[in-house]
Amino acid sequence: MSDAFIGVIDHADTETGLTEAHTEGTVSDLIGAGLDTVSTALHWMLLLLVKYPSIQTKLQEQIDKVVGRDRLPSIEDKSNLAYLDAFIYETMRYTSFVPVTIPHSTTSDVTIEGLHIPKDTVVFINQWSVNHDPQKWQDPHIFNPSRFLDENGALGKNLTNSVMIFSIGKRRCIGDQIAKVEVFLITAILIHQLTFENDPSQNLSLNCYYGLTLNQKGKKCCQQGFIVL
Ligand code: HEM
Repeated sequence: MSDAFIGVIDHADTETGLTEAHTEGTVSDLIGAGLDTVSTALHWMLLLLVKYPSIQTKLQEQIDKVVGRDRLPSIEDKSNLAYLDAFIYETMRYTSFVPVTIPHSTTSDVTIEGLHIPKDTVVFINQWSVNHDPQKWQDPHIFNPSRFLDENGALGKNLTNSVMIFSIGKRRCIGDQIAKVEVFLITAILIHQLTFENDPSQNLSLNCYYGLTLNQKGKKCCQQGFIVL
């Protein structure tokens, strides 16, 4: 990504082109916003694979059927791996690992559905609450990837669009498409190549601590005898 930006600077022929200072800021914004979020997503995926071994087995069987053992999964496999997509959406919904969005401030008085919010009020969205609303989600506190699949095993777009993890509105995450590709590919390759188990020396818990993202403290799991987390 840095190389692409440097290429744009090198070939900029007007004074309004990208400057070095812009580039530095943009790249650090993208890395800052895209690193902790994606790695936290992957941590939760692995933890839930360990917690639900039957789901892990089902995912491995489906990936083997679609991809086989002679190559690695690629993004072209996505349309044939609805259950993996469902697992990823359910992990985002169930964990809501970015529980509230970045705070913003109102620039004028505003009324939304009868609720008056004065100018200069700090507002942010409680994504966790949206993702656990019992009026929208059946048994919201149960981890169930199949909730996203219809009777033919296809992904229900209406429900996947209801998962809120990238915020909403003008300032919603600009990296959501890259993030979805990254998470899909890395998760698919890990599941294709490895089986994850709990480290027998510790109890498996989903407890976490709060920051911008919800993280697990010092979790370890085993893959064929190697500690990987
Ligand atoms: C699963 C991964 C990710 C999640 C859950 C996530 C979530 C979010 C959330 C909740 C916001 C705050 C939106 C708001 O202010 O209301 C945000 C902002 C942002 N995200 Fe992401 N993000 C992810 C990955 C990425 C990636 C990979 C990139 C870049 C390549 C990125 C770039 C940004 C940027 C630049 C902003 C600030 C947008 C603005 O202020 O207008 N994010 N993200």
